[in-house]
Amino acid sequence: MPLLENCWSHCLGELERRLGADQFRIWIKPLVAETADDGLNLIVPNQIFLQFIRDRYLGLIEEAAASFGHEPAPAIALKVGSAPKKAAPPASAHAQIAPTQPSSAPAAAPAPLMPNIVSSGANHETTRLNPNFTFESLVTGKANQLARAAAQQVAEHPGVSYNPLFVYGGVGLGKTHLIQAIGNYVHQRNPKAKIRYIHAEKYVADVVRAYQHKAFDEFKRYYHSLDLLLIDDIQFFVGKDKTQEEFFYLFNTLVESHKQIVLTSDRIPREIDGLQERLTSRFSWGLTVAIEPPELEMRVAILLNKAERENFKLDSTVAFFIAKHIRSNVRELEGALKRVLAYARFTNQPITLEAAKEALKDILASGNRQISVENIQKTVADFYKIKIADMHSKKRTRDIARPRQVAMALTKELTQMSLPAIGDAFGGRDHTTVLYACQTIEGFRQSDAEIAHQYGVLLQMLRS
Ligand SMILES: Nc1ncnc2c1ncn2[C@@H]1O[C@H](COP(=O)(O)OP(=O)(O)OP(=O)(O)O)[C@@H](O)[C@H]1O
Repeated sequence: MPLLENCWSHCLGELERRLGADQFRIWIKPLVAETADDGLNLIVPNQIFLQFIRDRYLGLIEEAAASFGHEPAPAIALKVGSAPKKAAPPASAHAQIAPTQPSSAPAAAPAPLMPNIVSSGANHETTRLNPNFTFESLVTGKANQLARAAAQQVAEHPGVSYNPLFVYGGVGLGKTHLIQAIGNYVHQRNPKAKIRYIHAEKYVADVVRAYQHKAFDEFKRYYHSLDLLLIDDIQFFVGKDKTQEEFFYLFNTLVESHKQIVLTSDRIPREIDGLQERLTSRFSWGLTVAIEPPELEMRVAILLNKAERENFKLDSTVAFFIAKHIRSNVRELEGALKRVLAYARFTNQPITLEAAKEALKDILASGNRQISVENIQKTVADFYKIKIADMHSKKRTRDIARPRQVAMALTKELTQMSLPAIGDAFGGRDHTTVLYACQTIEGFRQSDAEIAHQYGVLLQMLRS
């Protein structure tokens, strides 16, 4: 099939478009394609990589190859091997020669940005954006792609597209990173823009101080003159009526004059009990987007990316190992990687799987505790405010049946229990009922943002 020489280049284009830059770079670029009699052989660096590509990406690769338009559709075979040296084969022998290890590409250095100092008047401390929190250093995957796309849009057209942009998600999932990336981007494009990043508690403190010093004019002059206001963890406004009132005026002024506001919280606005209705309704004027806990391939991509940035070559087997065991959030993932790197430096050892196991043994010991079905039932019942007994009952109203299905799906995902055993634990149900529940919830996770988010939150709660 001589025409297949161009097939891999075609596939690469398709896959990059469908997977996004980060997943493409980590998983697809390292593949080396060779033309075979009936299609392509894709050479992967090791067995784990092979298994992963087969499980997660082979279907997509086959689709991309089929869309090349060759009849019959090219067959795709995966093989472990080392890539031929670049100079050796003539270019036509390989549709694409890519680096063999994902970590071998030099790290794209984060764009060094000047810390953005906002001139703020005597009573308002200056705020620094973390120059490392950029779009370039933010790994994108299913868990955050919508939030990232919205943030990028806002950064390119502040005050125009979505105002406010409201980002919500659990602890350590990258909310601060994302909104500071907006700040850094706007600053880079327009160094004169008045940008303030602030934690909600600091804003509360500013209001209190203005109140105490009868300095509201100055407070207003400063905040109302901003071009971009980024406030983290807005749930801290709860119970602070004066703050909420001031923020209401500020919000109206900024939005009316097309100045951008970006807010974060650990939940969606209407779930923040104690936030005034006029604020929650205004927050929905713009766009509300979630950041979910990262899935396995995104966790691996984050690890490889962070290691690259520290100029460490992290073997993909080790990255997999860490990502499989540290599942709660990105901050913990970073912490685990730091431990492994420090251990390697300290003992002067290369980062092998053994070294990683040794470096993380404390964390792994605490994380390996079994998650019980009782624990899952209790957590889910609390979350949906139903009785634990409803997990076993025969009630079939949706407000009971749906949480019960969620709990069954979580039990399937988080324990080693068989379907019949899960059925028994949920009031003696048949294993087909459990299977149906798992499939239903999986379907909702693809199609219903709210259930997908709730499931993600529950996973995080149960694993932490
Ligand atoms: N997608 C990602 N790619 C790369 N790094 C990430 C990503 N998500 C999070 N991080 C890193 O994880 C760490 C925690 O992220 P961050 O502080 O933004 O989380 P957060 O959601 O604001 O947490 P909290 O709710 O505790 O304030 C940061 O160092 C951040 O750079």
